[in-house]
Amino acid sequence: MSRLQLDNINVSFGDSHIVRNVTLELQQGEIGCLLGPSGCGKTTLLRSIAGFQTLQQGAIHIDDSLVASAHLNVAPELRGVGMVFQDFALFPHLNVADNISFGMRKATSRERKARVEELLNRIGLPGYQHRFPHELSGGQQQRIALARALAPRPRLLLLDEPFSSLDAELRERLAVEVRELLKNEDITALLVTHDQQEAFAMADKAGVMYQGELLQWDTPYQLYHQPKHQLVADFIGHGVLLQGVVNHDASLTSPLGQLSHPSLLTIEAGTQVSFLVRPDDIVPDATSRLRATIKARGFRGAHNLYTVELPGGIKLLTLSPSHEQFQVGANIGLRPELDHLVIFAANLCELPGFYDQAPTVQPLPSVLPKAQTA
Ligand SMILES: Nc1ncnc2c1ncn2[C@@H]1O[C@H](COP(=O)(O)OP(=O)(O)OP(=O)(O)O)[C@@H](O)[C@H]1O
Repeated sequence: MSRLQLDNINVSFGDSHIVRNVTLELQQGEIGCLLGPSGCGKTTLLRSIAGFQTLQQGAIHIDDSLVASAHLNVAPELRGVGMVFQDFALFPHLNVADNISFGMRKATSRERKARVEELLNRIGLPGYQHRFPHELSGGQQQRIALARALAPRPRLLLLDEPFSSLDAELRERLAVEVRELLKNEDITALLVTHDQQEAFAMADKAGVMYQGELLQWDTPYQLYHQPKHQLVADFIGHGVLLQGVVNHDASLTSPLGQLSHPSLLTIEAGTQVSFLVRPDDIVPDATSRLRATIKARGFRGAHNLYTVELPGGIKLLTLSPSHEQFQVGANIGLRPELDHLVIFAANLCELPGFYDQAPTVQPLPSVLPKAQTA
């Protein structure tokens, strides 16, 4: 239970620079999630926090103690860090109680018994003390593995894709349960996952790594709505980046029409930009002059996620309540409803996003459907 602080850390294997200048912070009791494509350095970062990987540069503090730098590498067992891995193998020959209390080396048998009982209650498996791992389901085994990591009350818990061997439904449920458990125990935790839904369900802070760099470290809400980098916008959610050109009059000419926002005056006219459009930024509207053809439909329970194509061949995604059905091939009206304008320079560089007020949208004559323009 404590604060985690990484300052500008760098990890290399020979000539390969795997983790580059990563800085992040977790306050006491916060849960952080690292997302990113395979091979971007997430596990290496976690291993360096645990003490299994030395740093070439930078510093790691847990609470106020320096545990790693280019000149220091405090042994893993002295860092007070618990870990849960994807292959969370429980000891098959030990029962649940002995598995959970395995790391409580200094505790008396009475303390172990009480802690095992407390944790089994917390993870919803009271009375399971004498079961053996082979008598448990995958989800139950994963809960026990988590209880085992929590039993010695680590200062910090690291979880590396802990749910990836479980099916999607169980994963989602466990993510919520585990968040509750970590919050009840007031544990600071850092989780690596491939699954954005899992990250959003669990995290107070989340970040996207790409080729060893942490592109953004923020709340899940900000990562989704206010990405600071095109790659984050691309990686998180079902965003589409549309191209536009900035005009003199604080507007942007785009495939959705003319987008106006006062802050566009700060960008030179003629600048080519990309701007982010999420599925919930585009609403089906029969009366709209912006027309599109439905190309695909994905059922998402309460919603359908439609892939739609604008007259110029540009594809977008739009969400619609699942009781409102459109057939593939249908021509529908779309109304842009952007809450803010997230824009990037066309060469991948960041530009300031304009989050303070929604842009207004004026459909262009060119987006009028043929039937109406004729
Ligand atoms: N001990 C090592 N020696 C040399 N290279 C390594 C070592 N460990 C990892 N790497 C390399 O570092 C890079 C990052 O690996 P890492 O496991 O940190 O990625 P990851 O983001 O966790 O990937 P995944 O999501 O697939 O688990 C990979 O290219 C990997 O091959």
